Amino acid sequence: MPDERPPGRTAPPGASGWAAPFITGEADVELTPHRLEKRRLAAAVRRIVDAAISMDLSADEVTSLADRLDAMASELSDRPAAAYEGFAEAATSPWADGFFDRSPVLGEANALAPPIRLEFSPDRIVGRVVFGAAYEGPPSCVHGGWIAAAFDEVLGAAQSISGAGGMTAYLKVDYRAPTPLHEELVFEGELARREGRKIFTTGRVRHGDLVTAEAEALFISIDFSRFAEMRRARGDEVEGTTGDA
Ligand SMILES: CCCCCCCC(=O)SCCNC(=O)CCNC(=O)[C@H](O)C(C)(C)COP(=O)(O)OP(=O)(O)OC[C@H]1O[C@@H](n2cnc3c(N)ncnc32)[C@H](O)[C@@H]1OP(=O)(O)O
Repeated sequence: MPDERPPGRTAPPGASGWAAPFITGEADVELTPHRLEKRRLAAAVRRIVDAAISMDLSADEVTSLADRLDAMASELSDRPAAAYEGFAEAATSPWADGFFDRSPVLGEANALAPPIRLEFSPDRIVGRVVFGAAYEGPPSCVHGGWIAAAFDEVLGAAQSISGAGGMTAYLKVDYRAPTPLHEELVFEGELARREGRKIFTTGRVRHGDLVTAEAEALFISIDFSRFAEMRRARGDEVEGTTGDA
């Protein structure tokens, strides 16, 4: 099976029977004080979002908080966007080890992300997460769209076990039972098979012993020069054709 890593990527050990995984884990990127503070900022925003929708606040308290946060938001929105290092998702990262702080699902520096914590092994991906009040769909249960987003990310990482990286072509979710908020959930993703550029994956999410949803997804491996184009469109200075950062 061809190894489609961009130039410069080294094959990690493991994954017998397949090409070595495209993504093997979180990058050993130095967590500078600046990066750690960005993670702390995101954690604080996450707590504010949770509190804003779930706390019992009087009308006066809501007004006071809204005024303070509104002033902060105005101060921030005048700033220009910064260039950044890393990728928002594992499936399309050209790195052997990704840095996913900005991911809307995994990103510790993205307040929108629950975040899900991925564990990489040669034959499966496990994602652990507790969804808070902001992710509610049915009463006290996780919104189905967020379950789908979690599968997209976990199966997106699992497809990398094939040795290639690609984009989601389809994602099918079977919701078997309500998935609770405020409880640890364990997502699992595996590579089912690869047929040329088509990479088939399967997965499930468990709450304890109960499987609350199952999923399958097809990823299509892509030419990484397309990501260089996408990153140029984002305004990044990209050398060569790999889109590597
Ligand atoms: C850890 C983090 C992981 C995160 C993972 C997150 C990944 C994402 O969410 S990516 C964002 C969502 N996805 C997208 O935006 C993708 C948008 N779609 C596209 O860009 C393109 O349609 C793309 C790349 C999937 C395929 O396009 P292209 O490279 O031109 O391939 P194309 O020739 O159309 O298809 C290749 C083969 O796949 C098949 N195929 C493509 N799409 C599908 C589909 N939906 N269902 C079944 N088969 C399909 C084609 O029929 C073709 O088969 P064959 O070779 O047998 O004729």
